Amino acid sequence: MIHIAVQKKLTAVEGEMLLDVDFTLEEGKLTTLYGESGAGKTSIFRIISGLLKADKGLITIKQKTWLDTEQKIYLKPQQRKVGLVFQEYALFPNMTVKENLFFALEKGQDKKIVDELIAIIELGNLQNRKPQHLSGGQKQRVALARAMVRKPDILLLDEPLSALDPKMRAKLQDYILEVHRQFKLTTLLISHDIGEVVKMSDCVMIIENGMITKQGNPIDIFTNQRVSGKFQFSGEIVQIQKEDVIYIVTIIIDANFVKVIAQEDEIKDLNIGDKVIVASKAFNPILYKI
Ligand SMILES: Nc1ncnc2c1ncn2[C@@H]1O[C@H](COP(=O)(O)OP(=O)(O)OP(=O)(O)O)[C@@H](O)[C@H]1O
Repeated sequence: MIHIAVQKKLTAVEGEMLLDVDFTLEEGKLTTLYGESGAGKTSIFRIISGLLKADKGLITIKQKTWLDTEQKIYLKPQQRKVGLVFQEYALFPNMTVKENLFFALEKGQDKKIVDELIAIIELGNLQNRKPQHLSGGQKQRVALARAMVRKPDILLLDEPLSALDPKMRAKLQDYILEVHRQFKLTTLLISHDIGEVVKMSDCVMIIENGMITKQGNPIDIFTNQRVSGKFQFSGEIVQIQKEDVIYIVTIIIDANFVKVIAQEDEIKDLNIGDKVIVASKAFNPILYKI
């Protein structure tokens, strides 16, 4: 069991904000932190990895105490078995893929993990290339492999896929899930994409202004109570167009665009970039094999 209970005063745009979270993570599960920009998600990651000091708190990971401000226990970042992947790739540019992975090994650690990871994450053909000769998705696969080299007690993924196109993103999601399952990892993911959250997570925690306001199964959390559609998808509004007296709202769902007709009162709270659920309860959807 992983228990994280931390408090930290942060300076948000509107003034001081207290980050105050207390949650447990079940080992072997993938949990997502979902919330608006500035809600405190990255700060939680930085506190867990020891890059930011909490004002007060307790972090216990697999019976080990990483932080206990009352007992004055504070493990240094390098003493914490944490794997971190950020949106930006942060690979060493002068090293090949394999050298980047070797560099992440602990002193005296068995090197065979590097070959295992190269096989699982299918980096065999790329292992002798330097990062400048890799695509964004390939770099992110290397970053994922590198985060895994020390077999972390917790894997922290901070929007690792948000710079990638939808197709590449879907592929990388599969790699992450594969690694997460094969290594029986406890993974904490930050994502702004409801589709990604639903596909990837066992549990989602909604964070608002430094506090966790909801947590549970992603489908339950994101299913709007007012909707009881026979089918529903989550997407993001990319366009709202007025046509005579109605509006055409264009929503992107994964890589597909869906146009929905809406009345003026329905769109008054909707803006481009909003995450929405597209649902229907009027008819039974038909499946075509493709
Ligand atoms: N070391 C710090 N000291 C004080 N305030 C900080 C510190 N680091 C970040 N903040 C502030 O805390 C707030 C939360 O930042 P954080 O990066 O955790 O948000 P986030 O939810 O990850 O946002 P995003 O989705 O944009 O990455 C921001 O307003 C930020 O300016």
